[in-house]
Parts: sequence; structure tokens; C-alpha cells
Amino acid sequence: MKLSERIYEHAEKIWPRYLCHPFVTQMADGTLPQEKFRYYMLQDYLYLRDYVKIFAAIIPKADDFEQIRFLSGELAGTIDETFRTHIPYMKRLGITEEEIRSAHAHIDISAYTHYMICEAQMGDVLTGLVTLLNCSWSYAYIAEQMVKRYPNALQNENYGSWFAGYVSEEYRKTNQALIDRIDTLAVSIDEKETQKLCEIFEKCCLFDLRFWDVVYTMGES
Ligand SMILES: Cc1ncc(CN)c(N)n1
Repeated sequence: MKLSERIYEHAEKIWPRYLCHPFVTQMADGTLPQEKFRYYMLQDYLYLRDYVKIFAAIIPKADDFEQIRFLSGELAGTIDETFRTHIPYMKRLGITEEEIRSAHAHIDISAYTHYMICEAQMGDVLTGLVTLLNCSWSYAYIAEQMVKRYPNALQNENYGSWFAGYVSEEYRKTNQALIDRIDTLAVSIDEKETQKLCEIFEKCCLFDLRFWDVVYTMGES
């Protein structure tokens, strides 16, 4: 069994909760209050800025050009995510450079990125990539499932481009490349290592769930 299949068994316990989270359902039916989305965009932008640095922290552990090229490609793919989704939205929402410069990540979101960086720094390339996996994979899953359930989500004038970005071919490819790389690196790991990686993945799933809570309550919970 591939590592991604073992990991998916953990995702199946938590991911359905993303699909019925009010932030996600209200984006899909277009009723999400704009100020919540504005708060989310800013927090997610700060989150992704740390997230790309985790790829950068894994690069020194890679010992061949092909691996380094893959890691820098995924890093660039995440930067593209912000250019495709976050920057246009922030412009539309009137979020200024000054606001971005003075914004601080919510404490629970800092805990999430600090957890990822800590595991990535302590472990090998595979461990680092597993810490980053839920972030990448769960959004592809959320967007795909929600577009199936709410066929008008893509046309919504406020949130349609969010769904379009995460069902896009570019995003799907970057995410699939990450899954495939993890499976390749994991071919000969033992059960103990598999369990440890599944545990890291599950924690990241729960951190992402907490992320939705934080942005829905705009940091008040
Ligand atoms: C919190 C979070 N998780 C996942 C993604 C999708 N890469 C994101 N932009 N933000």
C-alpha cells in the first residue's frame, strides 16, 4: 500500500468536517460575509509566506539536483497560488500594502506553521513533505467536492475565483506531484516510520480545521 493511501485513511476521518464548515459552505453558496473572507485572505497570505519557507528549509536536506528542482518547483507553485488567488483578491478587497506589513498571524495559525517547520527541520525530506501535504491536498479535495455539491460555486461573483484557483489544472498538477514524490520517497519505510508520518499528517489536518474556525470567527474564538 502506498504511503498516500495510508495517509488518506486519516484524512477520511477529518476532511468531511471541512466540507460542512460554515466558512466553506457559505463560500460555496455565496453567503459568506465579506469581512470574514477579508480576514481569511490576509491570514492565509501570512500563512503561505511561512509555508513556502518550509520548502526552502527542506532544500538543504536534498542531495541531488533533481530533488532540489522538484522542491523549488513546488515552492514556486505555492508562490503562484498567491499570485493566482490571494493577490487579486486582496486588491479587490482593498487590502493595502501597509495593512499586509502590519498584519500578524493569529496565534493558532502561528502554532500551525511553527509545528510544520519544527517537524520539517527535525526530519528528512520525506518528513518535511508530509508536513506540507495536508495544506496542498485538502484544498484540492475541498474545492472539487464543493463544486460538485454546489455547481454554481464557480460562477459566484465573490468566491467563484477561489474555487476556480483550487480546481485549476495548475493546482491539481502541483498537488499530484507532491503526492507522487511522497510515495516514491516512502517505498521502503517501515511501519514505525509510516505511523509517525500519519500522525504528523493527522495533526496538520486538525490544524487546518482550526484554521477554518479562526477565520470564521475572525480570531475571536
Ligand atoms: C491554511 C491553508 N491550508 C491550505 C492551503 C492551500 N494550499 C492554504 N492556502 N491555506
